Amino acid sequence: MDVQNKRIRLYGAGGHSQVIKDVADNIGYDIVEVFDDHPFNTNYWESGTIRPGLMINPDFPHEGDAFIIAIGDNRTRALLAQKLKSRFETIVHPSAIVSKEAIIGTGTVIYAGAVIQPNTRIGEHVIINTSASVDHDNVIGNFAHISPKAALTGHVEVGEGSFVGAGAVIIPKIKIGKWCIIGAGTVIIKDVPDYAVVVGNPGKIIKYQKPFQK
Ligand SMILES: CC(=O)SCCNC(=O)CCNC(=O)[C@H](O)C(C)(C)COP(=O)(O)OP(=O)(O)OC[C@H]1O[C@@H](n2cnc3c(N)ncnc32)[C@H](O)[C@@H]1OP(=O)(O)O
Repeated sequence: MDVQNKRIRLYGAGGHSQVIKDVADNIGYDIVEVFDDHPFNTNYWESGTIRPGLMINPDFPHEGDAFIIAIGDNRTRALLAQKLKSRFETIVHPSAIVSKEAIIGTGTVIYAGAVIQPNTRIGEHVIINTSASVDHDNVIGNFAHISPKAALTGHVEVGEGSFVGAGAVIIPKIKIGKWCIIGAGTVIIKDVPDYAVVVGNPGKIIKYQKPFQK
């Protein structure tokens, strides 16, 4: 009997979609369709293969194979997750190490070399990027993005939609609020309020983001 690859669709045809394609190729998934709201403006897929997204297509096919929202921007991913009346898939690169005691939400992607330790809960439509380390007892909110080589130690919480930059370090038991930005290489040693943008070692707030409008 032929074993069929699992079929998924991507929403988003930019650079982030290439990394998702790579994970999909590695775990035997076929990307059967790629949608984008700027279908003619892509460097990453053959011209003519991108289908129009739901913002520009009233007949957008919500039903069908499960989607992954392949868009790096957390706010855009969150808005699309509200609008897409579709099923979502979760994908994990085979080189990632994910504890059996961790919970991973739907729509989330875990890239090469990432490590997720026990009793950690990762929300929906989260990006755990290349070689990020998310240690035990973490809680990562929906639509967050943990960038390459970020190190989240034990009992860290990251709120909905927050972005943790490349190589940032978060010491144990820290709570990062929602829709925050933690700069690349930042070292967080105290709790971060909602919407704060924090950089440096030790991390200092330099400004605040606008609240997220649903
Ligand atoms: C595979 C992938 O690509 S995944 C994506 C990974 N991407 C990242 O990790 C990017 C992380 N982004 C950053 O670190 C950005 O610098 C941000 C978001 C924190 C700030 O960006 P902006 O809002 O444009 O701030 P801006 O560049 O104007 O800097 C403001 C001030 O903060 C300082 N600053 C900015 N980023 C950092 C940082 N990471 N560490 C220390 N200081 C910083 C700047 O030097 C500047 O200081 P000054 O006012 O004294 O001159």
